[in-house]
Amino acid sequence: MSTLQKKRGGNCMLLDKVNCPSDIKDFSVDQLRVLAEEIRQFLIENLSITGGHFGSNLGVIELTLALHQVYNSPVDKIIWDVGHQAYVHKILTGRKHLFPTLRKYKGMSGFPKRAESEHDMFDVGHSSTSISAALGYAIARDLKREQSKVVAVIGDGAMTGGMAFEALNHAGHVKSDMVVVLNDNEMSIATNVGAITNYLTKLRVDPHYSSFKKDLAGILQKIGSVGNKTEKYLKRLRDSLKTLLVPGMLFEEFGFTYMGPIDGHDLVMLKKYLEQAKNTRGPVLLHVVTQKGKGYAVAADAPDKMHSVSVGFNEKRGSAPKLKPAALTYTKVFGDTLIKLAKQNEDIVAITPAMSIGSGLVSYAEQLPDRFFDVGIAEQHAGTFAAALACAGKKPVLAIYSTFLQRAYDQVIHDICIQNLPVVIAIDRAGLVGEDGETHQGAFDISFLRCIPNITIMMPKDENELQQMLYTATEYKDGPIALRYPRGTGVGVKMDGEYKLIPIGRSETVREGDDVAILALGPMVHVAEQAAEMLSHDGVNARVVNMRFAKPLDESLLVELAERRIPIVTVEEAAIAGGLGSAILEFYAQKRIAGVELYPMGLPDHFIEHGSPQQLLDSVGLNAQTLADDVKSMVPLKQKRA
Ligand SMILES: Cc1ncc(C[n+]2csc(CCOP(=O)(O)OP(=O)(O)O)c2C)c(N)n1
Ligand SMILES: CC(=O)[C@@H](O)[C@H](O)COP(=O)(O)O
Ligand SMILES: [Mg+2]
Repeated sequence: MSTLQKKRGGNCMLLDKVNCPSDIKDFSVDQLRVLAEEIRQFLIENLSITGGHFGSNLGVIELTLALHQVYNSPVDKIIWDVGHQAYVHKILTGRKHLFPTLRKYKGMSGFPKRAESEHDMFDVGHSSTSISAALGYAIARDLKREQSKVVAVIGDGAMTGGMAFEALNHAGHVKSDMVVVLNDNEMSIATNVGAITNYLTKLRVDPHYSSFKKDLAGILQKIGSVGNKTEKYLKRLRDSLKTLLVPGMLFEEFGFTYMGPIDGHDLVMLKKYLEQAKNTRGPVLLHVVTQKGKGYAVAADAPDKMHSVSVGFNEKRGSAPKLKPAALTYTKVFGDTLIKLAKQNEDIVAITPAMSIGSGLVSYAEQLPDRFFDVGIAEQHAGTFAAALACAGKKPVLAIYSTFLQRAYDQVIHDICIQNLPVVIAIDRAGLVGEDGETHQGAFDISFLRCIPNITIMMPKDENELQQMLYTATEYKDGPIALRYPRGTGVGVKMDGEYKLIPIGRSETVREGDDVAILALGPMVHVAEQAAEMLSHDGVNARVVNMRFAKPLDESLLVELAERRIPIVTVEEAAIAGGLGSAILEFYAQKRIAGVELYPMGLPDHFIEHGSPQQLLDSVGLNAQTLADDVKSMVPLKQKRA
């Protein structure tokens, strides 16, 4: 029995009766309010067991209920931006029984997935796609002469992304019927930043805007209804008055009808305005104000910390129990090292596209605010901004998750690499991130960066090597340098007290052996060492090499291995296509070095779902046992040759 049921003396809950959107169609507002509280309790209880995105979901309960009452999903299309706030939508669309499996291996995704439900209209995980997706649906509907409605729900954080404005620009031009619900909770993951945010704040809090709006509505109406020869002039006057005084004018100028701001927890208002928006011709932007973490004091007071919660967070404690971590996280080592380096080198500037917390830059921002830039969810801008800082003699460190760097690909090529600028790209969450699943795995960065001229790519085997590589990167002046490191904790090694330069393109042999060479990148070095130990019990002497660099390669090592005919296994937590293994194969092919036995191990050619990182690594065979088995299967080949 749930806590809420217990509170109600075991009475049946409304939520028990809700299995699809039609189940709430006839609910009164009072019933919806009760249901909202039941859903709140459901989320708190379930997420304390599974973890997941928390504050945003608590904030959209009323909005989601109203959307599903007003719209007729799946005929009408409800499209979520980022999708981390779609849990309530999942509850209402037949998936509440799947919550114990949320973000678990083979369980329910934390994001909308078309394969999961007919109510999920667009797969998502990255920000600022919803308006483009909604417009695509709207135009397709028009072309097919269908009658459905389309609504995008986008947060104020996601609204800082350039793609959202590209889509507004297009939607306002083509004027297809669609509604954009702007869910403004004044938060991205951290506090939202930028001029758009300031503008939304003005719309929310400036009393002039609201009172002018009321007075003006009548005047503009009258002007609009005047006929004949003065009409043209008065219309112009009306438009300039509107420009000065009408709230949401920015969106109006984009060709949208602006409505709001309204209280996004008031079900009466929500239903009224959603109905109105739904029945208005052309694109409408409905500005809804919500509170992230609504109804759960700890999350409402610290929305940044409770954006997502870990397994074991608890209603009474409010957060997960603090277990003493086995080791420092790579992110923490990055952030702490960057502070030390920036204090020694005043050219260093840190940039984050809206991920200050996740990238470990909170303390840096507090200590060096003038040399810290949160640019909003704007990876493309972040890339070009970094390039220009480097042009002007600064040492930009662009801290970015592997998956979000995908957004800035052209900027990396066109603005950073062609100009060979000494930008440090600090790629966090490289490799499998786990529970966020396929949209967030850091699988592709080596493949998509390695083909770009001028760039250097390295990955440390542990947290100590990370600090040395970051030092090396900030000292490096010959061009762009990417430093990739994984999510989570390091291996718990002792940290050196002083910085040492890592020679560019040079590997490190961590275990000698001549039967086979395991060339590993990043923390896979430790997996390789474990495999080598297993192999030693079978009489196989495996050499283990910490490659350190995916580009440039340690060519002298590769030539030596080829000359001595030592079979090679490469192992990396990155897409096998285009990764380190591919690079080494290309090297041998280009140098016309034949006869090298090489078996590459990495992430296979499919998108990798959600689950714990270890489950996922096991599922793709990136563990010591599989590595040892694969290596063993190569040794007889060597013996045959001899
Ligand atoms: C392209 C991209 N960059 C960064 C992120 C990481 N991210 C996920 S949610 C989020 C904040 C979104 O804020 P908002 O849209 O206001 O939603 P809220 O969490 O406030 O409900 C960020 C930065 C992302 N998902 N996609
Ligand atoms: C939805 C989203 O993109 C972020 O909230 C992401 O889940 C954060 O991931 P980390 O927990 O790895 O910082
Ligand atoms: Mg927000």
